Amino acid sequence: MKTIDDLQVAGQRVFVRADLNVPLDGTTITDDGRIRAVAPTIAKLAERGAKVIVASHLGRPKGAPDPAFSLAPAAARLGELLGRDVAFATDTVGESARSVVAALADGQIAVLENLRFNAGETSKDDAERGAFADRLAALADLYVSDGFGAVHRKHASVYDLPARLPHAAGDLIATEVGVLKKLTEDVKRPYVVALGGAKVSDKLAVIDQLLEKADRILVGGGMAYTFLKAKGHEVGISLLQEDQVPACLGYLARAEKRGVEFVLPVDVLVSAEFPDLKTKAPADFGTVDADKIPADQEGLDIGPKTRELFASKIADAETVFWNGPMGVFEHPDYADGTKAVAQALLDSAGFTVVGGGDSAAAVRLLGFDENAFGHISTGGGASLEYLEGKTLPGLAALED
Ligand SMILES: Nc1ncnc2c1ncn2[C@@H]1O[C@H](COP(=O)(O)OP(=O)(O)O)[C@@H](O)[C@H]1O
Ligand SMILES: O=C(OP(=O)(O)O)[C@H](O)COP(=O)(O)O
Repeated sequence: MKTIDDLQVAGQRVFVRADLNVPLDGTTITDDGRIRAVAPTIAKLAERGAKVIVASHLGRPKGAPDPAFSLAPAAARLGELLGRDVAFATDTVGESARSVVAALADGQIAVLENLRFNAGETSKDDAERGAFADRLAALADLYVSDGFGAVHRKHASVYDLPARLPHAAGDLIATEVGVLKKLTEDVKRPYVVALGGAKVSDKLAVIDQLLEKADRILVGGGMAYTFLKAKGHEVGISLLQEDQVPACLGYLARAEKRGVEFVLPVDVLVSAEFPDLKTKAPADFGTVDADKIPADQEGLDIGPKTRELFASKIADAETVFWNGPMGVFEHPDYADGTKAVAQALLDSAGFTVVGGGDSAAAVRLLGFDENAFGHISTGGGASLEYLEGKTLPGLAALED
């Protein structure tokens, strides 16, 4: 894989595919970790005289403009972090993008509007994705991939665009891959993987391969309920991936056969209502055993017994990889599970990796020192798929 040091960038229009998918409260960025992670690459390219065009997705808009998912706040924050003007195009490949890019002088920076405002970005149809990649390619001379959090996506800006332009990996990708590579090649055991979060359908599938690699798998957060359902328990209105129930049963059976410890919550915090994340008004919740979730309630965090159980399973680990908050940590009443797992990582003497936009944000927002962890990865799904041993489309596209 080439790095940006292999590119002659002075005077060139350099397209940087970043992952600026940051958590927002309205237009306020609640954690800017992903912007800080890619800022050095952007600064380096600008210092070397490139005309830097930064592009990213934010959230999951439906292939059309949606102001709630605008990248304008991220562009403004990037400008603050770099201490310089950053232009913003109000579209991705249209009139605004063309004129903003045309106006860039050497060393200047522009951010394009959300890539996913265009259906071609995420299309499963090669021709539709390719047509969008052609329009992106017309804006630039060179391509730098530094959106590690999205390299597992076969999307136009991640997979198709590097085939159309001379390309290289940015510094963030180089660092991320360097750390994760060590985890696949020389993992110290016991190796514990803790999973949670809300992207249940995406991430359940990684368990298949992790069963071949990890010694213990702990599952909390929104991921847990499909397993609890598979064990025959009522999960009420909790997050559930019904079509994955048979697969989960298979994972549990294979774990037993292989001697992999598979640890599910034994108690959960439940409520009839999803909490108000804006006002953070006190929630009306109860604690129940994991096999006694009332039919009209949903599980929103792991309970106290599970916090202790998970911590005990992490305590003697030599390697821990954690992706996905254990509960709806954005509300203080449902943050204790995530706090307990973060603390357990800090208390273990092993090498600890936290991966994922929300997991990394949770660690910082809950007051932990991010430097106390072995590595904080900007990608959750991306790092999990890398650890699975999968070929990631956005990394494969950078090979020559
Ligand atoms: N039991 C739960 N029910 C609903 N959402 C949950 C639950 N537990 C965690 N979450 C949510 O999961 C989200 C993060 O999930 P995800 O995007 O998969 O993590 P990451 O970005 O770290 O990969 C958080 O917004 C959190 O509120
Ligand atoms: O937030 C992200 O991934 P993550 O939640 O797995 O860390 C990336 O920005 C990818 O976003 P996507 O899962 O909507 O493709």
